[in-house]
Amino acid sequence: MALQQVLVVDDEESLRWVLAKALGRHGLQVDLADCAAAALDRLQHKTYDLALLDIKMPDRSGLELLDDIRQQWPQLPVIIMTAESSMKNAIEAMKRGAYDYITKPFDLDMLEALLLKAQELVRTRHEVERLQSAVKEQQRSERTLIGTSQPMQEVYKLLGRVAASDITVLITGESGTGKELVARAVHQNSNRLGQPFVALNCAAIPRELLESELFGFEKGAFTGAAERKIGKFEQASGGTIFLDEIGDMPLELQAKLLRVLQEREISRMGGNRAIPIDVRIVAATNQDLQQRVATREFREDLFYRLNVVPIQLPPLRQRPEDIPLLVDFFIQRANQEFHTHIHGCSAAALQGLQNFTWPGNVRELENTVQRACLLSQNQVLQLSDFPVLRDQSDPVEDDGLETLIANKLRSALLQKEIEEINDLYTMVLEQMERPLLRIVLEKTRGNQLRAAEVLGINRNTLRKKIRLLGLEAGRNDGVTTEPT
Ligand SMILES: Nc1ncnc2c1ncn2[C@@H]1O[C@H](COP(=O)(O)OP(=O)(O)OP(=O)(O)O)[C@@H](O)[C@H]1O
Repeated sequence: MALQQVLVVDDEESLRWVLAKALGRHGLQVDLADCAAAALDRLQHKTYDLALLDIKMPDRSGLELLDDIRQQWPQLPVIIMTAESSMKNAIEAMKRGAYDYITKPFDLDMLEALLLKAQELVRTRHEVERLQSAVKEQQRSERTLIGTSQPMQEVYKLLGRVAASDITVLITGESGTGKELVARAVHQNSNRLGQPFVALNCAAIPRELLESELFGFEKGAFTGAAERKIGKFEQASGGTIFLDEIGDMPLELQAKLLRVLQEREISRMGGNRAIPIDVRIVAATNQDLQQRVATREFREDLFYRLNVVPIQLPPLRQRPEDIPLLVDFFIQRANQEFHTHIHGCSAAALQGLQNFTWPGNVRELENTVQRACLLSQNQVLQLSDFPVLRDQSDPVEDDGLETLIANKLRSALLQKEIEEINDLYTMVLEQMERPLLRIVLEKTRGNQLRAAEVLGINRNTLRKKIRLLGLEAGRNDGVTTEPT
């Protein structure tokens, strides 16, 4: 980014005119102020790359104004213009943090040389900022996506196809499935890498603050707006903005976001200027947005604008084959972060982890493994190091039957909305009873006497149940009943 916006502050009209002309010839945009108060007003409403200040002004001295600028806009380079006779002022200005000074009357060559220097400074500063954010981004990006299962490979393929373009992406998936990681991967594989990646969780910020977080505000936009604030969209300039939990965005703001997507410009709250933005939008949600559209909680037009390319992240329970890799990765990371010395995970523990349904998905697995690494007395993690698995299998002797049933039940129920479920207790018992009787009858080759013994129920009760559940012989379910 180059030097573009310059503020000239001088009470002498002829000098302002000369400077405006000279700077304008260098392609710079120049705003003029004739006193310190007017200068402060301009500074509050616009971002400048350079300010030229006269020292003698009617309301306050340029040195006082310089102090204010250093405090409020410490990044803004200031060049002081002072009469040749007053070197003392020039020294004082440099002490107070002016970038340079120029003595009046000055010729335009001198001014030009100074501008070139300032140009260089602004370029270097922008470069430093860009590199700093690239380094931070790189550090965060070490959080790579792990997983080689088929569903994850589909995700990678899609990611590869869309990353390079500026297409808007909507990432969906349950909480903890890695939506933010995927959003970062979209950014890192785009030509916006090295530019900012700015994330905002729409559900974590109170509704009344969300608008100002996104769009920023001008000083005085509302009570308490003591300073101008730059919003996330402007912070993400040139890069990517990640809007997490987009389904929680209030309807009024959805309308504003739609306008941003259409017009590619924003305006700060309390401001009347449209600011063009060059930002890629990646959104994510763990809600069913189409359902929210149906109930009019989410705008349909915004949904279609965001959903240009949907990426659906599979829950962890649908890709248990990724669990060994993830566990290994989280163990290595824990060893690095906490200086633990865990060598791996026992086969039984790994099996337990793969059987579990992980309602909190990869995040829950990550926390579970991390905790096990920190607390375990073993070098190889055992089933007992994972209380979440133990809790499920404790009541039944170690055959894991209850774990198995609980896991199946959990995954079946997690896929349903709670409103869809009625009479759960009876339903679950009935659904378990039929396969249970069928299996026992199969194993006893249809011998009801033996089956009743195995089940620990009365033979007549079993017979009644067989009838009620339609398990009689001839129903083509492999069950035969002995003649009575
Ligand atoms: N495939 C993966 N490989 C490695 N780590 C992962 C993977 N998926 C998720 N994680 C880790 O799990 C945690 C949660 O991931 P992330 O925040 O991206 O999930 P999310 O879907 O955005 O969650 P939420 O909806 O709750 O915001 C992070 O610490 C992340 O590093």
